[in-house]
Amino acid sequence: MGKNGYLPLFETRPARGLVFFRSYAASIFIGICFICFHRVSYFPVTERWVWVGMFVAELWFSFYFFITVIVKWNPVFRCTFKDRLSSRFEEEELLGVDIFVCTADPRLEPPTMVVSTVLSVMAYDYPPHKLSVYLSDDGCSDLTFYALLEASGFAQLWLPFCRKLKVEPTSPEAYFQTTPEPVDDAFMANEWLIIKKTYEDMRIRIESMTRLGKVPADIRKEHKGFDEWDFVVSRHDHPSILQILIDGRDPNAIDIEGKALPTLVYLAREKRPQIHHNFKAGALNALLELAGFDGNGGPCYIGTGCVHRRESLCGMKYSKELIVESMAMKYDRKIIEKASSIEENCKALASCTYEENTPWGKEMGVKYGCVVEDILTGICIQSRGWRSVYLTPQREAFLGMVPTTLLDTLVQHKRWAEGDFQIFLSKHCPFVYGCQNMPLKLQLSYCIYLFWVPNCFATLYYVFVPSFCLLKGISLFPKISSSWGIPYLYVIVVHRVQSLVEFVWLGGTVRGWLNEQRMWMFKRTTSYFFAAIDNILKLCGFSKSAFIITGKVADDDLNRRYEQESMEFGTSSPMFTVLATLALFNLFGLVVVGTNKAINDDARIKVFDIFGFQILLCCVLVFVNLPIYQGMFFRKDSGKIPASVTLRSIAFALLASTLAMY
Ligand SMILES: O=c1ccn([C@@H]2O[C@H](COP(=O)(O)OP(=O)(O)O[C@H]3O[C@H](CO)[C@@H](O)[C@H](O)[C@H]3O)[C@@H](O)[C@H]2O)c(=O)[nH]1
Repeated sequence: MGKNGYLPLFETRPARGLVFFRSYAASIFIGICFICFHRVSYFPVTERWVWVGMFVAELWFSFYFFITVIVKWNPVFRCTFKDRLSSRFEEEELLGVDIFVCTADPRLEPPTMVVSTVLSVMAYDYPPHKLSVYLSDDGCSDLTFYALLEASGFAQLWLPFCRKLKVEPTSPEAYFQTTPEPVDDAFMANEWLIIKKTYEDMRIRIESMTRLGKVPADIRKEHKGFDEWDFVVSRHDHPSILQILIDGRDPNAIDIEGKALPTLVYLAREKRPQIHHNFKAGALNALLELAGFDGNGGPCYIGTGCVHRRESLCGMKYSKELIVESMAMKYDRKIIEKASSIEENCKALASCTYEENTPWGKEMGVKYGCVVEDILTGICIQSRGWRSVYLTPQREAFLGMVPTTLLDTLVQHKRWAEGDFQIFLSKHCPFVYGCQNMPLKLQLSYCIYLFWVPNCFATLYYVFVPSFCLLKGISLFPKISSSWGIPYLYVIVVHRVQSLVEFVWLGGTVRGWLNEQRMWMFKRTTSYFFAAIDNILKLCGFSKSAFIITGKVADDDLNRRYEQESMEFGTSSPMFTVLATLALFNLFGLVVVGTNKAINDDARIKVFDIFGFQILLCCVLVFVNLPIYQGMFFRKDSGKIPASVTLRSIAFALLASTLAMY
């Protein structure tokens, strides 16, 4: 029970078992001190630069490790009591909620998937007249509009069905894929079958229309909204299209049980080839302009699944008075203006020129000029005094799609790393911009992401130089027989064991952890490296940011391989060439050392003593790269590494090995 007799909506609980984590961190710190001492006191007489390089890479890893330790030092957990909301507030006192769903390409984000998302949020357990769902379509596709129109009709059946059966998940696509027919209750089973059939019919209609690539004339006649596409030249050149498909204020906007439906709006903001559309940030701001309606100072804002107060997004500074004022605002459901005139009047707000010479995208709304608009906007909001907390209800609040191919993941991380480092180099760097209002630990939390790019240099050095030096005969680590090897072994092994324990404790599997380790390395040697190159090119004015949309479609074969945890290569990409070259180079290193006939048995023991750690590192890297060798030489399916990438990588790896040996 809270101070004034009211029940709090959430409770903050400190994490337990911190003594283990802190002891682990302290012991790694001691290990790092020993390594530094060894690097300085055993400075070699020859080949000094490679030694310096190793030391700099290790200093970087240590620095990054300390940041993560500080961020994890004092975590808290939020326990939320969602059910208390209705006992504390009358329905009319609840705030209006606007939900923005974005789509940008019907080929990469299929309309059936988009409308399933829309239906899932329309079915939220929240007073429907307080809920408005906006779909922003940056693809300006009449196919997506058609799908939304279909969904607006299906919502009349789906929403009452969700209430009656307490459906979870509320996305019809996900629900019918995962939930079996209810067998105990004949009446319910019948209803279940009817809704499923209606959904399947709708899905088939949308999918066949998507395959056809256009909406036939007879269907276009059914809704005036399709006329808007008469003025669309291309997806990059068209006026704003705004259609209110369900007007939540209209007493006739009801489902089959007579309950009000939430508002549903379609928007394709104006696009012109000569005016930058600012990717998702532009789409979100157009929606914002249009709708009327934790432990370290809070978690970082990372885009998807975030709920904001409107005031925080609109550039206002946090103050208690502002919150009291906004809570007192009453939502007026009276129809003052007809939906059709709102459509006409609001189109201007979604035009290309509306934001010219306004603070939108700068001081107001989602920030422009960065491909990770989410992180940049989050830093700005939190530096204006707003705080964030995790809402961790038992049932997941949001479920999304993850990329199913390796290339999609690497390209997605390249975009994130590039944007994050751009923020670090800009005036919005949390240490500068957020220093007055953001707790230091929150600034550091953001830095875990902002430092992804510099991580690539240290990692690339560590995966290439020790093997290169192994072939060249340069020792970079203490002898196996020397006690100086202990801190190296301790730091690496204990650090990884801690990560494994944490992963399993959070519900993961050992195999999942192993895959994470692989992805950790692949991202660092490719995504972050390519992001570094792009950042440099951008700083020199040679390139501009591009937002490559993550594909959300996968065929059955690909899905099957994904389920079997088989890595999907399939296409040719310079990123795969880097991965395969590094994998082959380490393999060659190991093979050359292992098969060197010139070394007799006595010498073999000596070689192992001197180069033991380098050989071990090489073995670990070869193990991590197993899916790459498999993709190059053993797989026959369409997800294998293309022959052109294999041949190129063999040539590069042979060249590097030859350079090392001669
Ligand atoms: O010009 C554009 C480009 C993208 N999008 C939408 O933006 C969303 C995010 O794009 P996606 O390709 O799915 O990127 P992800 O990497 O999966 O998204 C993460 O990273 C983005 C920043 O890079 C954040 O905006 C997201 O919230 C975050 O989930 C999608 O709904 C797109 O339809 C637009 O509306 N307009």
